[in-house]
Amino acid sequence: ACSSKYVLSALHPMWQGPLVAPGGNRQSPIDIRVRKSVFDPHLKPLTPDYDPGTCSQIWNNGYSFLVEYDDTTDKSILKGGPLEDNFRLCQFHFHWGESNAWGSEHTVDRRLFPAELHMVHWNSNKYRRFEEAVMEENGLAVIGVFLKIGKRHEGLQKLVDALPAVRHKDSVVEFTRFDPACLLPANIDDYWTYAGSLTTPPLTEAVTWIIMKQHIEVSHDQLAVFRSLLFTSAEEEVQKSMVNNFRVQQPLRGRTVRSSFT
Ligand SMILES: CC#CCNS(=O)(=O)c1cc(S(N)(=O)=O)ccc1C(=O)O
Ligand SMILES: [Zn+2]
Repeated sequence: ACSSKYVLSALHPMWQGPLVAPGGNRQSPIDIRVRKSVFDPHLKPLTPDYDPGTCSQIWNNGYSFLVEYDDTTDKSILKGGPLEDNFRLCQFHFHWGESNAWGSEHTVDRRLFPAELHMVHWNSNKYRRFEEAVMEENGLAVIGVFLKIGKRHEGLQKLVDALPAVRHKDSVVEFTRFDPACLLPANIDDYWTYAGSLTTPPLTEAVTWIIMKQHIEVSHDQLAVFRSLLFTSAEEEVQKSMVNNFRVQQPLRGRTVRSSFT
């Protein structure tokens, strides 16, 4: 798994503040200005190929909950799109607000969504393990999918039902046979892509971001369960609801956002 070894203490909600990597000129998240994005006809369709058998656990790391995948083989991989290499799925997680009015990290022409899914992959052609890739320029590829409030997401419910077991920071529960492909929108051919960074410490500028144009829908009640999670561990006297775990938007610094569609 990719991040289970990190107790990123800097992940306290304070990191939403002015934390910018020193000299960072490709930081994430950003606002995607649709009319400023450049259609790139050479962008290929994205070809994710995930094996639900590699799903291993859910972990509350004190800032989100991570669904972690065994990334010791190339069983769950992402290829195509803007990617030249093979990228291995290591985890997915979400960012959300305390209200449905905000919660996403990226925005589209300043439009906020109630939540955003991130599927984190690392370059297994160039690096031997996640820890190496996370420090390298083309080390990671993260798929971003916006969530909107609407009909209940049947595939998500299995995950929602497991969340009470990881209510507190540092809690882990076994979680198997979850197919992350069920969280992708019907159309994955239309996306924006740009060079960015992790949105949590260490904020390394290692990420090729692939943001889906089409959102997925989840019910109000499903998202309410995300908000029942806690930033704090069981021992702490004051419990803090896990909400608003998104980073503030970062300057584009002259970067181009490419689109796979016109
Ligand atoms: C060293 C190191 C590291 C980062 N790990 S991560 O890439 O899984 C990750 C990525 C992101 S994001 N929002 O940049 O995709 C958020 C959170 C995490 C995490 O560990 O919890
Ligand atoms: Zn994220």
